[in-house]
Amino acid sequence: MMATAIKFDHVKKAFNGKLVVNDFNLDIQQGELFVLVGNSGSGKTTSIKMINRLEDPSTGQILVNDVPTTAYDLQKLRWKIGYVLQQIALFPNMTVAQNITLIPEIKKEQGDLKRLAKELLQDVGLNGKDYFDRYPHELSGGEQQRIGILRAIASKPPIVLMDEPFSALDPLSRTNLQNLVIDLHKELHNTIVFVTHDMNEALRLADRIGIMKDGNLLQVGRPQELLRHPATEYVQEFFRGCLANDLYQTPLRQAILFTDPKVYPRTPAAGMPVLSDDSNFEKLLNLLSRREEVGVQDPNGECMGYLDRRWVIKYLSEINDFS
Ligand SMILES: Nc1ncnc2c1ncn2[C@@H]1O[C@H](COP(=O)(O)OP(=O)(O)OP(=O)(O)O)[C@@H](O)[C@H]1O
Repeated sequence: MMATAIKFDHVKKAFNGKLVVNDFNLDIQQGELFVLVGNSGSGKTTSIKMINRLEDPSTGQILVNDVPTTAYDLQKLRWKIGYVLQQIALFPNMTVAQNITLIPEIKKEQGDLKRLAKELLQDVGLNGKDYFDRYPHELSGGEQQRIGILRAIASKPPIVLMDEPFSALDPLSRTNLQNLVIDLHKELHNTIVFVTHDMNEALRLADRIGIMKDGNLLQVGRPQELLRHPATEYVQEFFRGCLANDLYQTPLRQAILFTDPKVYPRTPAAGMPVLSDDSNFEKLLNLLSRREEVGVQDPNGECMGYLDRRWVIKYLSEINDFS
């Protein structure tokens, strides 16, 4: 069995008598990329701030590696936990390299920190030499965000909290940085708790998703489970909301699921030719994965290419013809 990295145990949080997190129970596994999704004010930020003790629960407790957060020395706890915010606050008077190596330096980590900074910069597609000595104001928003992520992971903390880190960026930078998070997660096998209000982002990134509303955790599951079996109207509504952004750039498997009127009867895609059972679903996925236009993919269909609604319609028609 996998070890639990973070456990919320009957956590409640009230501000001025108002409950903003209500009996939150959740186990996040080691190495998991867990995404908390929900509308503004649903309590996501407050929930993750309780992990690194920027807030403390009113009642209940949070355990990190089976130890209550309150039992840790605060600094030691925070060293275990990288933190990335929407508005990355890079230190304006420090160079890119100094920003990246700040935490390893404070922790007096051994090793060649300059080299570490160069390697990390290469990892995120920024040529180390060009960027090394620049100051934050000489970077674009997307580049600053990259450096913020590097700063959070430079000392390889086993847990990283990311609070809407990309919501201020343009769609292309956002997609690039989402890919970066996926790649870094694969490489480092760390535990990531990622907060977003964007369900598409959640579906792209998550091993598992938790959906919050008004301080309650409504449903937790793997993306496919949530898409297939939304527990409440609200969860279903949330998915519909992201369909409205069109299926362009929607992962293949998700795009196909969205076209199933049994699950999403009132989506804009309803009325399209549909796959009605799982064997057809797999068949379609295989078919699509061999098409160049779709630019796919992982053979088990988990990590997918992206396709336009037109292609979904076209291929769904085709497969229905021979299914
Ligand atoms: N320090 C605070 N004092 C009083 N109320 C607070 C405080 N922090 C958060 N709240 C309230 O708690 C509720 C949940 O806020 P929180 O920031 O956790 O939500 P969120 O889901 O992260 O929303 P957003 O996406 O807008 O950041 C909100 O109603 C907010 O006004």
